[in-house]
Amino acid sequence: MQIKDKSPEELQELAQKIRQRILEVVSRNGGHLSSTLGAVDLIIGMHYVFDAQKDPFIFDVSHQAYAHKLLTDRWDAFDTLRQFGGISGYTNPEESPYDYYKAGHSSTSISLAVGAAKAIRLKGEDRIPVVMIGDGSMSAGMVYEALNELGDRKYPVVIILNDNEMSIAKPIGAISRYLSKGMAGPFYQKLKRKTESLLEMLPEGATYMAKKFEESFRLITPGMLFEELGIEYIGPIDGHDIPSIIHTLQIAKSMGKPVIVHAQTIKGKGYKIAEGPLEHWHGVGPFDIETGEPLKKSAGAKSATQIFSETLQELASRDEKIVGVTAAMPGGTGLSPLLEKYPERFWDVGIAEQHAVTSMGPLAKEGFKPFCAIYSTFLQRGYDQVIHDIALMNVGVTFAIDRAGIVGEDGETHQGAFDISYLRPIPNMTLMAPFNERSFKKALRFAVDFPMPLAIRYPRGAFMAEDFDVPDYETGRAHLLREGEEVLFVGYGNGVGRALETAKHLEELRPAILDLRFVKPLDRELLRELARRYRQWFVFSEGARIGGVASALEEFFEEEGIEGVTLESFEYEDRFIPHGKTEVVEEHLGLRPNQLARKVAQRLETSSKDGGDGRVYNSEKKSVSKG
Ligand SMILES: Cc1ncc(C[n+]2csc(CCOP(=O)(O)OP(=O)(O)O)c2C)c(N)n1
Ligand SMILES: CC(=O)[C@@H](O)[C@H](O)COP(=O)(O)O
Ligand SMILES: [Mg+2]
Repeated sequence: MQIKDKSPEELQELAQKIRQRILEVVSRNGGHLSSTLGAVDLIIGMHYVFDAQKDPFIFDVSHQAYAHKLLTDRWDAFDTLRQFGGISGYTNPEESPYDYYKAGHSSTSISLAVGAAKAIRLKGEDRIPVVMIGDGSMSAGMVYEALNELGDRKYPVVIILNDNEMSIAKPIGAISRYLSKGMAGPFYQKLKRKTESLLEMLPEGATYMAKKFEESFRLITPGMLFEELGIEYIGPIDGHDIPSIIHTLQIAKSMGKPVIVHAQTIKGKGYKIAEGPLEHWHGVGPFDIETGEPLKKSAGAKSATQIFSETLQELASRDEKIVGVTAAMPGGTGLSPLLEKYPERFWDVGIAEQHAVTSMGPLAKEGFKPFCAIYSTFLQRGYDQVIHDIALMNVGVTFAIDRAGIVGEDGETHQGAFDISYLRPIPNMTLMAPFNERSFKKALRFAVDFPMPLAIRYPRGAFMAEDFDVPDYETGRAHLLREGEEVLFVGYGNGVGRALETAKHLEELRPAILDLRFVKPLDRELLRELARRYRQWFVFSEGARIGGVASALEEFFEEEGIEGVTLESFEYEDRFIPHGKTEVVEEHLGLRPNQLARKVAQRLETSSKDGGDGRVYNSEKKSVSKG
């Protein structure tokens, strides 16, 4: 959409229309609401001053970039936001050439801009990267790695710091406090303008004074941090005053050096119900625009997160050695009530997964029992810290890995696909996974006194399996849920529920069902016995096939010299998993129970024809007959 020729009034109207479009679609599809509404005016300013056809537009996390999508040929397609096969909730160059880079994890934008600036310089092109990064995303160390180089190399980059004084929840830490210094408010602005106009009237000789005065102002604005790093700072400006945004971005662009434009915005701007520091409106499901009420009442089984939250609260009330940390996801991980109740034992460290992981190590060393609550996908950001600061020291930190498996509409940057594969190779790590409410509670109780690094993974939303009791956990011990004939279903975590559901579609075939419980260490004794009794194994686990549960079992067969057991894995193939409702994505991957039942039947038919055990399984009739 060409907007450079629009008047300020027309740009105001456009902002209104964009907000209405966002509200219309997000109220129907769900998505990120308050971040996107708050960024509309700044994004209009970006498109007015820069050229998205040549300048790299880089959004940090990019959850706030809906207005950018609406301004770049996706107005109609926006109806398909976050739906399977529709447009993503994040930037994606495969979706549009106006999206410079994929994102979804925070704090990568300035590094991307530095890289782009290097390429532009090497190619001698007239292009300038423009970044939007939120105040919450400024808490991650990666930002300072990038600023450190940028301030030194002085590449022309314009960074818009979209400061709405919110992360998902209230931002924590010195950086956010620094950015929202009191003097950066309207009072300071007025005083600064008055002083500048006064100084302009002074005689030539007074310029030295003016300079000093101007510098002293910088001491009381958030600009100093950046200025000291060699990055020009402009602001704070009103991030909803489009003419002022345009004027400031034009100045920043003309400076030909790295510049941070600090814009103060209101999260949720334009939709009164969502305006302000309201965590709920960061990411929402479908809702009634008039009332703001969710359209889908969250009925049904408790989510795994709720089980985690309630159980840890109960455990923490009885054991003051239990401590915990979240990296800016207090609500999503269920730690919010613990942060409130035990502020001296539970911490939100901001978007700082590396720091969250490492800082728990000394607590374990000092005799505490730390729980690091973190999404599978975000733990990737603290991977070396798991190895270097937790496993190598062999200290008893428990990683409560939420969102393990397919997460749905957040798509390829957020799927919890890799934690089994990336944690299993690490020495001293123990990996376990519950599959329903009671097993999860028992797993957490087991974790409290487990003295070494431990990873417990669990899915987004409710477990697939119903709730029933299981034996207490013992390290490395699996549990055979039911005996069967010929075929063994090996379930791990939520995969146990999937195995149980799949078995229901195979009436006459009564597979044995194993709850593996630990993928490291394996229950070698029981697995040896099962390999003697069951020659066809099917693996149900919600993670990548490579390095996952089937890989672990194949390694086990190899080490034990076990032959003649066929193993089929229903884990994820070697590709990124797209966005969409979880059930729809699973259907696309052929992982719904009815689909898996067909695959089992086909496999058995094939193997019986190949001189298997003489029985023929008819997948249509779902019957077994003697060959
Ligand atoms: C590495 C990483 N950790 C956590 C998240 C989850 N997350 C997504 S947006 C967000 C808050 C971002 O706050 P801010 O940058 O201020 O953007 P705003 O939504 O306020 O515009 C968080 C914590 C993430 N995307 N990436
Ligand atoms: C943008 C981002 O990374 C978070 O808002 C994420 O979308 C939260 O995911 P959940 O909705 O699973 O908590
Ligand atoms: Mg923010």
